[in-house]
Parts: sequence; C-alpha cells; structure tokens
Amino acid sequence: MDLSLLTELQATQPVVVNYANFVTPNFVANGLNALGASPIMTQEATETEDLLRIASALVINLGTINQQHEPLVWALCQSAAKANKPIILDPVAAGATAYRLMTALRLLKEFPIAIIRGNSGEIAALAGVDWQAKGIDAGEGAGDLANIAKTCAQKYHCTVVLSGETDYIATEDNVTLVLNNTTLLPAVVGSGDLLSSIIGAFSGITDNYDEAAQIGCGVLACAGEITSENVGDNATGTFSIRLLDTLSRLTPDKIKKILKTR
Ligand SMILES: Nc1ncnc2c1ncn2[C@@H]1O[C@H](COP(=O)(O)OP(=O)(O)O)[C@@H](O)[C@H]1O
Ligand SMILES: Cc1ncsc1CCOP(=O)(O)O
Ligand SMILES: [Mg+2]
Repeated sequence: MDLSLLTELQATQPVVVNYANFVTPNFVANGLNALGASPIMTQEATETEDLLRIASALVINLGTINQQHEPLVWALCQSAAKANKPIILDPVAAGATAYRLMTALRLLKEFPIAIIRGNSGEIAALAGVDWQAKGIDAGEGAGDLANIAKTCAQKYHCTVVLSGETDYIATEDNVTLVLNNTTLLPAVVGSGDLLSSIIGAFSGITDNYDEAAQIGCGVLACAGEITSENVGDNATGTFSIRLLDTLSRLTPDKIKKILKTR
C-alpha cells in the first residue's frame, strides 16, 4: 500500500464532486474535509461541466436515487468522462431492489466507471452471485468474498472494493485484503458512503485505482481502529464524531504502525 498518497492528498486537497444520498451527505462532507480533501455536493444538472473541470473525481452514490435525478446523474457522469476524471460508483442496496440494480447496470454500461465500492450484498448482486441482501446492509450469503469481488472486477473491467469485516480490493487479476476493522464502523450509517468518497479522493491523485482503493480502505479501517480504542462499548454516536478527529490527525506513520494487509 502506498502510504505516501495520504501526504499527497493532504498537500493537494483534491476537489471531490459527490452525488450524495439525502441521508449522510453531512457525515461524508465532514469526513472528506477532515481527511484533507475538498468535498462538494451538487443537485444541479447545468453546473456539471464547471464542477468536473475543477474536480479531481466524481462519486455517484445511489442511496436515494430516483427517476427525477437521473438526468443530473447522467450529466455528471458525461462531464466526468469528458474531463477524463475518475467515476466511483456506490451501488447502495443494489441487491435489494430491481430499480437500484438496473440503474447501477445502466451506469456501468454507459460510462467508464473506475471503481465500484459496495458491501457483499451489493457486489454479489452486480457480479450475478446469489445472495440475500438486507436493505442497505450486506445481508447473508455463501461464497468466497475474494472471488465475488474479482468476478465483479472482471465483469465490469474496473477496480472493485467489497467492504466488510475484511475489505477486498479486486482488480481483474489480483485481490488485496485490508484486515483492520472495528464493529463500530458498520454501526454508523454512512461509513460505507464515506469509504466510497474517500476512495474517490485518492483516485483523484493517482491513475492507479487499485492503489487508490487500497489506501482508501486502509485509511478508514485504521482510523476506525484508532478511534474505537478511545470510546466505550457501543458508543456509536461518540465514535462517529471522534472518527472525524482521528481522520484530521491521521499520518502515514500512524497507519503503518497498525495496518494489516494480505
Ligand atoms: N463486520 C464488520 N466488522 C468490522 N468492520 C466492518 C464490518 N462491516 C463493515 N465494516 C467496515 O465498515 C465500513 C463500511 O463498510 P460496509 O458496512 O461494508 O458498507 P455499507 O455501509 O455500504 O454497507 C468499511 O470501512 C468496512 O471495512
Ligand atoms: C439509510 C439509507 N437509506 C438510503 S441511503 C442510506 C444510507 C446508506 O449509508 P451506508 O451504505 O454508508 O451505510
Ligand atoms: Mg452502503
């Protein structure tokens, strides 16, 4: 994992354009800001060219997508493709409803998506693997998670992050594991959204999307571990605030001390 990317991100403060869901945009914006990136959320289709000119990456989160917003999302992706900026797709609950799955599949067909980031239920749905998804959560399923992530990467020719207790970062021919974790992370609604946007920020400063996805997972998992040591059991609310403190004080050395990968 290239930890120097964190120093570079803090120095360059890449602008990340987010089509966010309406549940967690504040948490995502504060998380990106704490890390050192520069978030901007939008809902206006006529400003996408201006935004993608100054942005380093675009993150599309399908958490609360609807048909009225489709022209906006399509305009954002067109502007990103035209400006040659990476697009990160978070297919929230793609395993739960036909509309979400179809929307994700249409975007994957029409645009050069650089990275997909989802939980096991979402990535299994895109990979075409049988899985019992549970709303926005991963749900239950059998099957080797590394294989599911890799199958998805091969199917859509992009980098895939399947997050969970272990994060799997897959390219078409390789899978890297980030083993750090804390159960407080999935207890916070929006931690997956934040992970997708953090990965987006790193994809804005390197063309190596595998590396961008790896350090994105490493950053959030390690920040989660560090934060969890200073809060009590089940202190989900305190954790979510303190996580921002940890992100704003994070250094490559702090990550290096605790990072576990395979
Ligand atoms: N069971 C778990 N134990 C520890 N960490 C987890 C667990 N599940 C998810 N995470 C972490 O929580 C963050 C959000 O991932 P996840 O819950 O998979 O996404 P989503 O919120 O989109 O469902 C990631 O950093 C991931 O590594
Ligand atoms: C609760 C909810 N409903 C639609 S989007 C959303 C938030 C999803 O956040 P995450 O996937 O990061 O847990
Ligand atoms: Mg999610």
